[in-house]
Amino acid sequence: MSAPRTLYDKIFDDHLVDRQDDGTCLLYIDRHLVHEVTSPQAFEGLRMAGRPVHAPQRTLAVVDHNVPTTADRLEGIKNEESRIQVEALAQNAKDFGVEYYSERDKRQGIVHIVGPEQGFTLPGMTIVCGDSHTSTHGAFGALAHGIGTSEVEHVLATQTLIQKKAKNMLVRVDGKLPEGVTAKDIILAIIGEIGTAGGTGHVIEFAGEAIRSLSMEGRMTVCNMTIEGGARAGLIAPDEKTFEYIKGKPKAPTGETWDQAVAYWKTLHTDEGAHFDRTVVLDAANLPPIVSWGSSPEDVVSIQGVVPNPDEIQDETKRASKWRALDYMGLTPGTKMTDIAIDRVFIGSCTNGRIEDLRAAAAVIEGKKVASTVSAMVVPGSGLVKEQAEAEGLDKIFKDAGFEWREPGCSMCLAMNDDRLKPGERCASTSNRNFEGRQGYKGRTHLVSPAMAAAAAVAGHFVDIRDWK
Ligand SMILES: CC(C)[C@H](C(=O)O)[C@@H](O)C(=O)O
Ligand code: SF4
Repeated sequence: MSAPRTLYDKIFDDHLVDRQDDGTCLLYIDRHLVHEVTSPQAFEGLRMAGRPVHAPQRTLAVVDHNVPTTADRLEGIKNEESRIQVEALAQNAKDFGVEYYSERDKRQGIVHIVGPEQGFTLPGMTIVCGDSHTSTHGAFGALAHGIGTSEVEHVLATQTLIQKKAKNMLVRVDGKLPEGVTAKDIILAIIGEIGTAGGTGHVIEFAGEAIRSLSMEGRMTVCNMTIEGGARAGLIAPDEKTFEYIKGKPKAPTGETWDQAVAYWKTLHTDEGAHFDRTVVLDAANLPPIVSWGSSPEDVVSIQGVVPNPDEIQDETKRASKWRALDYMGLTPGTKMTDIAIDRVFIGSCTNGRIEDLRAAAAVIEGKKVASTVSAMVVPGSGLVKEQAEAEGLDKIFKDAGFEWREPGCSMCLAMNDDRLKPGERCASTSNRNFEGRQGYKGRTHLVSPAMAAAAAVAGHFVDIRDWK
């Protein structure tokens, strides 16, 4: 009998092309997702070397970060920098024979929403993208790494990636999630617990009853933010829910190949007794809805809590950095989270821009109005999410409440297009990063779940979604 292996060990072993004595490994890459921000120099490198893309059929390109989200975007992109990047991707995809979804294609959307939606993301695969939130695809039991531009070029040219094996970490979330507490709250709580460096050097496998009970959308939310906990990738073992989600997707296997694939996918789980270098256990029953208060995703507190006092932190450097965060955020220790008024609401991003997120937000605001002091927008994660939401009448619920209903893209998650906060504006956002300036110069971001963001839009301040009527 061979030694018991983790899910990560299995996928890694299955893709190993070569291992050097110093532990440097060459991994075969099954799927490569490409967007406009991190690919221009990579394609340019191939062009200069006179190389083709090694496996164009394993590569899929889509524009997301720079595309405007207003309906007039089909008349041309006005911002020159954005237009150049978008045009470059279109040209590169054409020149190198890579399938490409432009802003005119309804399959277009945020790369991490598009991959699963198309059945391009499948269990057991190695998946890369020049984007840190590639960890999202781990929700399918795929080993998904964010890579840098030089690695993008390497993968385009060779379909392999140089990697050293990471350590194994298990995050188990036991028990049942209380009403009103979501996947977003789980992952914010985990990052609050382990810190933004907590997963460094590890691949995290998420397990336990609360994780298993999540939908595929919820699992993607959890894996999406693994990277904010410092880990190299996040993984959830595939199960019937995973297979159900994939079945019938445009690029999913069919017929006999489907049966063979499912038989293989069923082997993708950690063996009994496999070794984890680190284990963290959380009890779902204790989790509240969570709001971030600072400028790092680890700066989180219960909605029932108050802005913490950095003076209680022992470490001097950390204390100073948390004071700086409070200063940036314009907050005072001791302020109740529910007393914090907001100016903007952003519902979208690869963390929470899927259909289930929009349903959750719409359910909260149905028949209600956005507060007069708040401006709120919904940016569906893809054209297909948008189409589905419209078929269900969610767009009408949002518009009737006073939300703007936009075209798909990254939008105000990182403000590379015109969707951005003004200096000093405070935003309840369903995205994944609250770094300084992330949503616009001097903008103040609070990370929350879609339901919490929607409730805050109506109330004009944060509210405990468990008390919502
Ligand atoms: C632009 C891109 C490289 C970046 C990333 O790697 O994550 C972006 O998607 C982000 O979320 O900050
Ligand atoms: S939605 Fe945000 S986090 Fe996701 S890929 Fe786009 S910019 Fe990055």
